[in-house]
Amino acid sequence: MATRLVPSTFSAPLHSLASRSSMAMVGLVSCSPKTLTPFSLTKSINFISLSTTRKPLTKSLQVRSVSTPAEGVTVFDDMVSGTKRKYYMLGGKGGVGKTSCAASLAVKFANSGHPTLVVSTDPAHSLSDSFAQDLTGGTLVPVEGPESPLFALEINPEKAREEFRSATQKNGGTGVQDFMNGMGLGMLADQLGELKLGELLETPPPGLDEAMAISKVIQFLESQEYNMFTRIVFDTAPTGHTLRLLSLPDFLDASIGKILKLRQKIASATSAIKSVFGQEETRMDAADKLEKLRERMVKVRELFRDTDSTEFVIVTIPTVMAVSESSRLRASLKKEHVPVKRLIVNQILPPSASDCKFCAMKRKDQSRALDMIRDDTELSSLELIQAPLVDVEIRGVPALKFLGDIIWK
Ligand SMILES: Nc1ncnc2c1ncn2[C@@H]1O[C@H](COP(=O)(O)OP(=O)(O)OP(=O)(O)O)[C@@H](O)[C@H]1O
Repeated sequence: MATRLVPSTFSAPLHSLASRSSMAMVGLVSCSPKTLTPFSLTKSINFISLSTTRKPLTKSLQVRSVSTPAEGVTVFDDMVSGTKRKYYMLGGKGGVGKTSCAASLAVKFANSGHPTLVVSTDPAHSLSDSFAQDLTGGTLVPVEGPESPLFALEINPEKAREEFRSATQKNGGTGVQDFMNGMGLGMLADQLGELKLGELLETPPPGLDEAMAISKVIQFLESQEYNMFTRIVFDTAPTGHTLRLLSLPDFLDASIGKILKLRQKIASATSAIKSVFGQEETRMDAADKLEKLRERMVKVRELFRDTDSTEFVIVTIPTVMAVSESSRLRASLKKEHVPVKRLIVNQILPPSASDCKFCAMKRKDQSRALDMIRDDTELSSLELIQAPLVDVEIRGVPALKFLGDIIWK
């Protein structure tokens, strides 16, 4: 059952040895013409260190990062240093491994001493599946296992949508129009009508759910109760949602902003009427709510753009389609001034001395996609993080720790 965060819940229990030992079965895919064999954990780690210290076996593993961290500073050193709060947004095409990468990063931060919160704003949550723990309920739930506190939060986008509806219903729906017609303010009603608010309310702008979810997280993280969290990892919704989320404040400025401009006129007119008839005026509350909503959306965009505290990490897989989409994502993020430094290429086939036909084909495809990254104007400047395809589903803290130790080095 979901547990609400209180300071006393912060001593998350460590794993039992039994659950740690289950890591031994997690391994990289080993391809031989006959079988796909799970490696032992020791063998997997050997592979990882080999792949960084020896000449890679295949071209697919030769992709170099064009921009590398300063001498002696690893990718993770850079991410883990400092106690000032940092936000990491992981995003990319659906199904590429955003959740697995986000969850493994959160585990790694927590194991490195950072009280960490991992948040899913993807309407199709899979954090619970990834941690193999029930994290539903919209509250902070302690994740069992890591050495420092790790909490997870799956935000219900439906609730955010409802909040938007209730904030706008009174202000922009037919209620306002009737109200203003009744008050002889037909002209203002017409202006509101032009804004097509009915449509806006029926189909809230794409990206709104996620923006609301993120803004809620920002809101409660500002409170003293939660200020011990020094790393916040967001598992965001697939690419399209994220891009729409970033353009949302402009959209809201254009539509809701106009309503708010009318607010003053309506306020003065209605207060005059109120003074005559003594009517209770509640509609301005809705305008206040709208203004707050807009402020929150702007805050979300500011957070995404803050180079000091935020980094957007693009996750992709080595396929032409995923790389093309990642390139477009990077271009859009650049346009929105969202800082991106790293690109994770997930599910790379590990080297093998003897590929089966299927794997040989796959490897060729992956190699082509990796070449594409190297030649892509948007992606080639990013620091490249390669994550191998492993042969079991990554579920639970021990498996996430294993994956995190491979990816975040
Ligand atoms: N490196 C990997 N090796 C093997 N399997 C992986 C790897 N990374 C992710 N997977 C698996 O791929 C599937 C999708 O991963 P995940 O849920 O992390 O992707 P996602 O991008 O968050 O998906 P969605 O867009 O649907 O939220 C899961 O079954 C996960 O275990």
